[in-house]
Amino acid sequence: DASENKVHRQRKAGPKAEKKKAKKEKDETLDPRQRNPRAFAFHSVNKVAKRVRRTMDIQERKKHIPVVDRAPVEPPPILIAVVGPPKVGKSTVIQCLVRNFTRHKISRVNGPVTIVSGKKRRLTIVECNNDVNSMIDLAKVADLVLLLVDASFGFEMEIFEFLNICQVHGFPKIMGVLTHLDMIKNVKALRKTKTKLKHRFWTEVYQGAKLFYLSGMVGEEYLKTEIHNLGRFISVMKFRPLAWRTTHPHLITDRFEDVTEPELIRQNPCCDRSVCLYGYVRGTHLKNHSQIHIPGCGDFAVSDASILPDPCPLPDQEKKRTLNEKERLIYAPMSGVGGIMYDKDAVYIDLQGSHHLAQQDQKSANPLVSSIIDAQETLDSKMASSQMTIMQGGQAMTSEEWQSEEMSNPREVLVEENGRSRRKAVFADEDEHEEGSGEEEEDEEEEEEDEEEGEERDVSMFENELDALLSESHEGTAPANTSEDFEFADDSDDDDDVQLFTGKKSKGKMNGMKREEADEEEGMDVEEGSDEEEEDGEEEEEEDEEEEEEESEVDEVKTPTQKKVKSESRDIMLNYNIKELKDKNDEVKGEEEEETGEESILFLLSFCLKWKENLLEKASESFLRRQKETPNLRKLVYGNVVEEEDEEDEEEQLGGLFKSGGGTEGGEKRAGAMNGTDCSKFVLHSMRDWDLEEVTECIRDCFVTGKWEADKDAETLLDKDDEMFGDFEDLETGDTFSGKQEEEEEDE
Ligand SMILES: Nc1nc2c(ncn2[C@@H]2O[C@H](COP(=O)(O)OP(=O)(O)OP(=O)(O)O)[C@@H](O)[C@H]2O)c(=O)[nH]1
Repeated sequence: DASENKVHRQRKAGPKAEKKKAKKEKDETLDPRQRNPRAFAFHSVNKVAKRVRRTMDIQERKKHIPVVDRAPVEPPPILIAVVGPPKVGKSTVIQCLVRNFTRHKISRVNGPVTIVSGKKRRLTIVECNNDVNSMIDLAKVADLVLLLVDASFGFEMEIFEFLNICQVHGFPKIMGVLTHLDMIKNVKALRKTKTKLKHRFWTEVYQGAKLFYLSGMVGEEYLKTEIHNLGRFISVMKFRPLAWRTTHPHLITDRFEDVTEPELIRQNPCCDRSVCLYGYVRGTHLKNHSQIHIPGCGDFAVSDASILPDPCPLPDQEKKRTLNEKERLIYAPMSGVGGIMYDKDAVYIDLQGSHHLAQQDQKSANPLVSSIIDAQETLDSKMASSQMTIMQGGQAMTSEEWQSEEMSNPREVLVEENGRSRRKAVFADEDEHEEGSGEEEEDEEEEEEDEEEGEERDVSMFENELDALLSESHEGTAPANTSEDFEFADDSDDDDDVQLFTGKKSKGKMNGMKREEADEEEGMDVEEGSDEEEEDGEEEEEEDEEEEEEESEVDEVKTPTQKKVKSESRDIMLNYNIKELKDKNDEVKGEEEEETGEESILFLLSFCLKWKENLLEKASESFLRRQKETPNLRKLVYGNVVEEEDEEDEEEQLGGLFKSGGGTEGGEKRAGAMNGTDCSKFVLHSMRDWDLEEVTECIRDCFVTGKWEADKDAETLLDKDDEMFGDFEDLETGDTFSGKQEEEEEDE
C-alpha cells in the first residue's frame, strides 16, 4: 500500500547534511549563468560571431585620440546652421523642428532660435542668408549644417559656394536634406533623382554622408514623422568639434542692444556706439577686457563682460526619460518669442511689432547703417563682374568664364522660373547625360511593359551607343581615332555611361561598404542616446539592402553584352564608344532601332580592327600637333622672342611630308608667336674638329692661361693680392715678413 510507504526525511545532521548545506551556500554566490551554463549556451555560432564582431567594432571606434574637454558642466547649445538656396524651405524646416521639440510655433524666423531638445542638449538653429558673408560667418562656427536642396530643381550654386567655404574653414558635420520631393510626380523619376543627388552629395561631402528626404507637405509643414526622425537624429548626434574652434573663445550673438545715449547719437549720428551683445560663450573661456573681432565690423576691446542667468536652462537632473512640457523651453529673442525677456538690468516686453516703425526711423537716420541695408550687390556678385588678364596680351576673363573652363567644377546656369532667377549647378558629365535624358524617358515608357526597370535603362543606353556607331558607318565617315578620343573616357568620373563598362561593380560595392560603415558609426552614436534609435538603424539597413539590390540589377544587365566583347582591344573600343555616344547621341537616335545586339557587336569588332589602320600616319600627325602645342619656354622666361623668319619655308618643307592640322587664321598667328622652337633644347648642327689649331685656340681664353684684359688677368690680380695681403707677422717669433721680400728671395 502506497500510503504505508515511509515518507522521505531530509537529514538535518551528519556528513550528508553538511555536504548539502555547503553546496547550497556555494550556489547562492554564483550567478545564474555560472550555476546553469547550459541554459545560457548559444544556439547559433554565426549569430554569436556577428555579435562579438559588432561589439568589438564599437569598442575599437571609441578608441579615439583623447581630446581636451573644455566644455563646462552645462555646455553651450549646439549650433545648427540651415543653409540652402532661396525658397528651398529653410524657414519651414526651422519652424517644423521648433514645433517638433517645443510644441511652439514661431511665425517668422529671425535670428538664432535656441531650444531644449533633450535632458542634456540644447540646440541653437540659425538660418543662413544667401550671401557669401553670412555663409563664411556660419561656416566658422556651426557644429552641424543642414544643407537643403530643392530636389525638383537640383543642386544650385549656393550649395557649392558653401561647401567651398567649408573647405577653407574646416568641415563641420554636414547633413543633406532634400525638399520639394512632392513636386516630382513620376515615381521612377523620383527614385532616379534621389539616387543622382545622393551620389553627387557623397562626392562633394564624403561617401556615406547622411541625406534626409522630406517627401511632402501637409499644409505649410513637412510630414510629422519625417521631421521627428530628423529631430531625433540631430538630438543624439555626436560631434567632434574642430580643434581651432575649441581653443578660441567665441560668442554667437542671440541678441544685441545699442545702449549709446540717445543724446550723443542726436548730436553726432556717427559717434562711437556702446553695444551689448548677448550670447553663450563657446570654445574656451572669454577673458574680460580682451580684444575681440566682430566679423564685418572690425576689432574692438571688450569694456565689460558679465555672467547672466541662463535664458534657456537645461532641465533639472531627474531620473526620467522624457522632458515634460514645462522643460521644453525656447529662446528666440529676435523672433519675438515668449513676450517677456529678462536681462541683466531690465525686463523687456515684446510689443509684437508696434515698435517696428520706430526702428525704421532709426535706420533712415543713420546713413552708415542704411547704406549697408540698401546695398544691392553682395561681395560675390562684385567679384563675379570683375575681370582679370591671365596671359600677357590675352583676353580679360571674368571669374565665371574661368570657372566654366574647369571641367570638375560645377558650371552655373541661370534659370528663369516663375519670375525667379535661380543659379543651377551643372557638371560637365551631367550636362551630356541630361541632354539624352528626355529621349531616354520616352524610350523607357515604350519599353515599360516588357522589361524590368533597371535593365531597361542600361540596355537602352548601350543600344543608343551602337545606333550612333552604326549610323556613322552608313554615312561613311570613319572618325579619326586620336589619343584625345580615348582619353575622354578617363576624364568622365561617375557617369552612368562609363560605369556600365569600366568596373562599376567593384566601385559600387566599395561605396556600399563605406556607407555601411558610416551608417554603423551613426548607429553607434544613436544607440547610446536612446533605444528608439535602433529603429532608425534598422531603417538604414533596409535602405542599404535597397541599394545593394539596385547595384545587383546593374550587374545583371552588364553580363550578356560584356561576355561577347572579349578582345584585347576591348577597353579602347569601349572608351571610344563612350566618346561617340556623348557626341552623336542626339543626331542618330532611333534611326537604326531594328539592329539586333549580335550584329552590332560584330560590327564593333570589325570597327576596332579598323582603328589599327594607318597607325604611322596618325602617330606622326599627333606628334606634330603636340609639338605645336608645347609652350615656348624662351618666351616665358625672356618675354620677347625674335620671330623665326624662315617659318614659311619650314611649313612648306613640312607640307612635303605631312599635312599640318587646320585652325583659324588668328589662332595660327597667335600660336606662331607663342610657340617658337624650344630654345632650351641643345641642337647639335655639326661636330667641331678639335685637331685644328684655330679651334683649340678659340677655347684657350676660357681658362686662366689665356690673355685677358688687364683688370681680369690672373697674374695682375695675384700681384695686387700680394700688395694688399702680402705682409704678415709671426706672433710666436715676432718676425715680420713682407710679400715683396719673399718674391725677391725666390727670384734670387
Ligand atoms: N511643395 C513643396 N513646397 C515647399 C517645400 N518646402 C518648402 N516649400 C514651400 O516653399 C516656400 C518657401 O519656403 P521657405 O521656408 O520660406 O523657404 P526659405 O528657404 O526660408 O526662403 P528664403 O528665406 O526666402 O530664402 C514656402 O511656400 C513653402 O511652403 C516642399 O518640400 N514641397
